[in-house]
Amino acid sequence: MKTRAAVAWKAGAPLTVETIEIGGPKAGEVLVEIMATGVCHTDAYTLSGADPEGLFPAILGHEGAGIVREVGAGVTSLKPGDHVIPLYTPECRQCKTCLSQRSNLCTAIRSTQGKGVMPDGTSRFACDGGEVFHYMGCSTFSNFTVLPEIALAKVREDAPFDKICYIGCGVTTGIGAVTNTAKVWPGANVVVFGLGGIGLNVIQGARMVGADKIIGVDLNPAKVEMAKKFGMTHFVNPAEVGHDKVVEAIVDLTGGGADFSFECIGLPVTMRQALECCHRGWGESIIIGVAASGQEISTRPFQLVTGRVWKGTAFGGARGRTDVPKIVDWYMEGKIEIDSLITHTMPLDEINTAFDLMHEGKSIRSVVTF
Ligand SMILES: NC(=O)c1ccc[n+]([C@@H]2O[C@H](COP(=O)([O-])OP(=O)(O)OC[C@H]3O[C@@H](n4cnc5c(N)ncnc54)[C@H](O)[C@@H]3O)[C@@H](O)[C@H]2O)c1
Ligand SMILES: [Zn+2]
Ligand SMILES: [Zn+2]
Repeated sequence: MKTRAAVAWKAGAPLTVETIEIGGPKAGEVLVEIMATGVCHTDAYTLSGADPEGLFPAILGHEGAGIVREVGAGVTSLKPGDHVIPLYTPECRQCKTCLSQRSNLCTAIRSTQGKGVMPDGTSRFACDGGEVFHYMGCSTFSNFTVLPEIALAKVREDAPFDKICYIGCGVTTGIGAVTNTAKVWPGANVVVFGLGGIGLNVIQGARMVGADKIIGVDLNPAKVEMAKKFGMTHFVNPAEVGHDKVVEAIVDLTGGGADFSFECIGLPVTMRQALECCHRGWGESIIIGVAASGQEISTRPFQLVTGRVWKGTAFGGARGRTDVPKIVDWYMEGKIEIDSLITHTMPLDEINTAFDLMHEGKSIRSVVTF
């Protein structure tokens, strides 16, 4: 069948909306009609050409929500009409990692996903007779897409697609880092470096679990108002206190150091500050930000010897099929907020505007609706 999709033909060029050819779902696969998709930094990173694993031409997008339209042979957990969120981190419940219950980094389809193809080694997309790659196993910038059954979370049907698509990456990454990776306890002091879309979700996750002080760190004072609305109690601007005094300022504010810190920027220098502002003996720092390819982090080993812990998290440590439906429930029950984070909504034809707004720092999240 044919569908409309925004195609990334080459690095650095705008996407173009094309009518493409999409193959039906093979065994274990599901055809999904995407109703809405967010545009995330990772899409922009790959499109820029800086991602060493980026493949072209490809259909980008990994933050979607939609409806199952057809299932392939052997699919048992989903049926046409089910509402779903695609998962770039699948959950097979059978691989060593899934069975360990210690990590969400399911390995079932990792190698083919990284090569831009389905688990059988082929793509379902073609345009002008040539093969087009899948992206992060999702390709939500297409009105119809094909995913493995294990890469779809079934969610409740009363949840609005143009809001819950954000749970497919940003919301879960931020909130999951708090609830799954750090397991922040009530009364903890939390520091959040970077008050963008990810940092704001860390903040509301920290508020949800009952954190005491929630300290935000950002160079842009325009971020303060929104961060306070989401639960930030204190703000540190490195440009005001001095970049070499950030750690000291936080140690003072927390009476000795943070119980938890979250780096949501992607810079080695702030990753180091985030570790070193943690409380001696137990403070844990969680890296969420993705640093540019080839960069390295450093600190004095004494920081770890004296009990600080350095960790990282992908997709908020969430096991997608199990945890994503719960986060949709939290949204529908009013425990977390999404609506005000979606600052722009546009049709597929205007998808390049979403990238412009992101680069200009004018959006928190843009959502494309089909
Ligand atoms: N680990 C994961 O699973 C995962 C998933 C999604 C995104 N990410 C990463 O999370 C990071 C944040 O994403 P986002 O969408 O929130 O980005 P964003 O650009 O919206 O926010 C970044 C914020 O950091 C601030 N900032 C920049 N440099 C700073 C500095 N030196 N000191 C203090 N503040 C500074 C900016 O003003 C901005 O408010 C990115 O690196 C992204 O790639 C990780
Ligand atoms: Zn993302
Ligand atoms: Zn698995």
